[in-house]
Amino acid sequence: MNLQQNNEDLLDGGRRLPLVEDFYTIQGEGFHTGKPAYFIRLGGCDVGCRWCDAKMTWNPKLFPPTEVDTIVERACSYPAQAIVITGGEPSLYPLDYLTDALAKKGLQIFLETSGAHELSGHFDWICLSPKKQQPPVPSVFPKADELKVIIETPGDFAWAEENAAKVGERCRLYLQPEWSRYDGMIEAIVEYAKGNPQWNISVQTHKYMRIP
Ligand SMILES: C[S@@+](CC[C@H](N)C(=O)[O-])C[C@H]1O[C@@H](n2cnc3c(N)ncnc32)[C@H](O)[C@@H]1O
Ligand SMILES: Nc1nc2[nH]cc(C(=O)O)c2c(=O)[nH]1
Ligand code: SF4
Ligand SMILES: [Mg+2]
Repeated sequence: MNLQQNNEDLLDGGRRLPLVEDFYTIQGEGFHTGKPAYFIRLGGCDVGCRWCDAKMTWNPKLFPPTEVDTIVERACSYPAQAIVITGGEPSLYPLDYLTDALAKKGLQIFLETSGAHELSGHFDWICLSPKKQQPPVPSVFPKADELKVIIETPGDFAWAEENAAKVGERCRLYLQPEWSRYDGMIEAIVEYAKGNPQWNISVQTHKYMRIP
């Protein structure tokens, strides 16, 4: 049984989800940088980025299914107007129940995804961060509001362009330095954006602010 099938049986069609953590913070990356947002981080990822800063999320068995109604109720006890669903890889799960419940509360719903699996659910903003070892499924590209490509080596600029050619015309384009390679890569990233101004730069500002 694959990971996705296993999830659908265990999780009652998305009424329960494997929750790693939920917390109120400031969106640190990409288009919505600086916006207060409540984060819902789901466990489980089968993409396996070497430099992933959320490796503790990878094994979904460590995160028992949590009632989505409880998660939504907790989110509503904060003044947040925006919710970021992240992980782990949220596209592993049926997200309609969660996003319907959040939308009923009038909250804006943002998604962080590698696009490795077909998406379910309804989102006000989708940030697609494609990964070479498991590229996005084709159906995700036209849904992306924001393409955020992690730059670890000079070869990643070509990967960024490959993905930019697949997203819609209005999709915002971001280059984001891999955190541990920041010093080595930031100069090249700045020069690349200056020469190719369709690209903007995203840095992980929450790590400078020392907030989650
Ligand atoms: C932890 S991932 C979870 C969502 C989804 N699995 C994904 O990769 O988009 C959230 C965001 O952090 C980025 N990210 C993870 N580790 C990073 C690192 N070391 N440096 C820069 N960005 C990183 C990912 O590319 C993604 O955009
Ligand atoms: N503050 C903050 N902003 C973020 N933007 C995307 C994040 C993620 O892990 O998905 C993240 C995160 O972990 N913290
Ligand atoms: S896809 Fe996202 S959560 Fe999964 S390993 Fe890569 S950065 Fe980490
Ligand atoms: Mg993060």
